[in-house]
Amino acid sequence: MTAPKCVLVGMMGAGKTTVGRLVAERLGAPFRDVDAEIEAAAGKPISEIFIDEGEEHFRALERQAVADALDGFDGVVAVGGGAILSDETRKRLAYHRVVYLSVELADALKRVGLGAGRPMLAMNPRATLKYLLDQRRPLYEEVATLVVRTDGRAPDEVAAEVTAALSA
Ligand SMILES: Nc1ncnc2c1ncn2[C@@H]1O[C@H](COP(=O)(O)OP(=O)(O)O)[C@@H](O)[C@H]1O
Ligand SMILES: O=C(O)C1=C[C@@H](OP(=O)(O)O)[C@@H](O)[C@H](O)C1
Ligand SMILES: [Mg+2]
Repeated sequence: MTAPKCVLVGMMGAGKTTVGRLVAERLGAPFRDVDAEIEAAAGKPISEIFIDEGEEHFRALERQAVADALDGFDGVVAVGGGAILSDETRKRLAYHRVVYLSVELADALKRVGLGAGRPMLAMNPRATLKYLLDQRRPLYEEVATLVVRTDGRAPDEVAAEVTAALSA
């Protein structure tokens, strides 16, 4: 059965989109970013989906988009930071190789700045990111088959570690 080489999970700013693309390049495999697919299907950015239809609607689109991305695809998949909030998605991920890119508050904040394009951080990015990190950390750990720390490390270095672990 065809399955993704790996699925990247972790907080906003962990580098899932950036590192996922690099891992795919290193493996010579295709890459899918679930957020990009949701935006392409909706014909608008995620921030507009939040404004027009709300977070709950976005989460429903995300559940379906993750299921679609995992089905019959043999490349690298990056999901959005909140995808693991869904019980259904966590159950689905239990059948896959899941890499948790961990990041602590300081580096995540440096990377996302004021949260442009990330509606979850539209107000008070520092407090929100801290709250979400505390809330989600156990869920990332629950679905992970591998944890790779990203604090103070360049994307290429993180991608090299992920690729080496996948090939081991
Ligand atoms: N390891 C890293 N070190 C420094 N900056 C990074 C790192 N990984 C990603 N970035 C930068 O942080 C921002 C968010 O990265 P992104 O890949 O979109 O994260 P995610 O998809 O996990 O939210 C981007 O500007 C990216 O270039
Ligand atoms: O953590 C979240 O709830 C979200 C993370 C975003 O993806 P990234 O983690 O790739 O930034 C995106 O799916 C949306 O803005 C919501
Ligand atoms: Mg991303």
